[in-house]
Amino acid sequence: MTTPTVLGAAATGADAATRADAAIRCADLVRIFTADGVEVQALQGLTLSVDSGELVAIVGASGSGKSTLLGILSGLDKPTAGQVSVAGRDLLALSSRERVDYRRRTVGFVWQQTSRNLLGYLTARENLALAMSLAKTPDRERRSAELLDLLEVAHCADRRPSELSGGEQQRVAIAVGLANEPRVLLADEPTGELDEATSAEVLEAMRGVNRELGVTTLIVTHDPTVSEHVARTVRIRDGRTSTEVLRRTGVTAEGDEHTVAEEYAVLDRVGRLQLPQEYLTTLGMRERVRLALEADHVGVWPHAQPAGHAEQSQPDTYQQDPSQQDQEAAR
Ligand SMILES: Nc1ncnc2c1ncn2[C@@H]1O[C@H](COP(=O)(O)OP(=O)(O)OP(=O)(O)O)[C@@H](O)[C@H]1O
Repeated sequence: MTTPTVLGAAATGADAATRADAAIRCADLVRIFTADGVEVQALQGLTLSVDSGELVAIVGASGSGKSTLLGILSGLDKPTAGQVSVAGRDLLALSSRERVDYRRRTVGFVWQQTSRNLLGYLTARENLALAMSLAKTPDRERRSAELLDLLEVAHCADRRPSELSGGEQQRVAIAVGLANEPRVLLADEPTGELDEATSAEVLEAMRGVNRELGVTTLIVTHDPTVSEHVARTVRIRDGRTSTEVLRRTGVTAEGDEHTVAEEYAVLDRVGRLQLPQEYLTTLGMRERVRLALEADHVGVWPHAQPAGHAEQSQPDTYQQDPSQQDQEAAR
């Protein structure tokens, strides 16, 4: 996807962070790990809101904090600070028992490795039955058959994982993730070990269950083709949501349908946003910038340094910000 020259303001800011009906709501999430006496800030005030029934991809460079976020949303890990709720449950207020219940019924998971999703000595049907019996979900046989059918792996019901292709394994894993009717399905690199064609099939299967069952779905991925399968892609940079791409179907004057993708910068509750790295580099912006409030937008200019500050020098084309030029012209 080409980066648009205009970056919009995303709807994941103040309003979204406090939206009560959101299926996933993270506000100012911080997670600090300490390893060998060194602190790593994996999440640095992350804000994210996902509506009920949405299908969202989370992308970002290695180490940006994606898996840390998923670990918290799945109830495996706890944030150092901030607020997080999933399907109306405050994850910081759960007792140990409630946490077990949350992990069995409220959220479903699909991980990259088959061994983490499915027990190797059980068939697909038995894996589903085990997940449902742990949560005491009723009507197991019917539900198991329906899910395997929905994921188009009914023919695999009596096979063990080693007798399934990579794509079939992941589709059975999705069925297991949905076994206890979770409100939210979380997937961490579900296509990480698949070829491109099979990845597309698995992502389409996830889109299918999102549409059919209305389950809110979050997919963490490095897969560059994910944008073809989801309407919203959120990028994490340095432990914070930085940009979002929203896609919708537009219609040309001739009546032809086409996909319109718009990229937005994420504005958090207190007005912080991350300028894209390429904007900073192109305009030589660092440390501080000038802001100007206009009638319908905010202008951002590099800070002009007094002569002699060579290390802070601006690009050759930059003289001074337009607001200063206007003021001087008026004098
Ligand atoms: N248990 C841990 N102990 C110490 N540091 C950790 C731990 N888990 C994650 N980190 C650090 O936190 C940062 C974010 O890691 P995280 O795994 O969330 O990134 P990621 O975006 O999922 O990366 P990748 O795409 O490579 O999986 C990294 O710097 C990582 O080294």
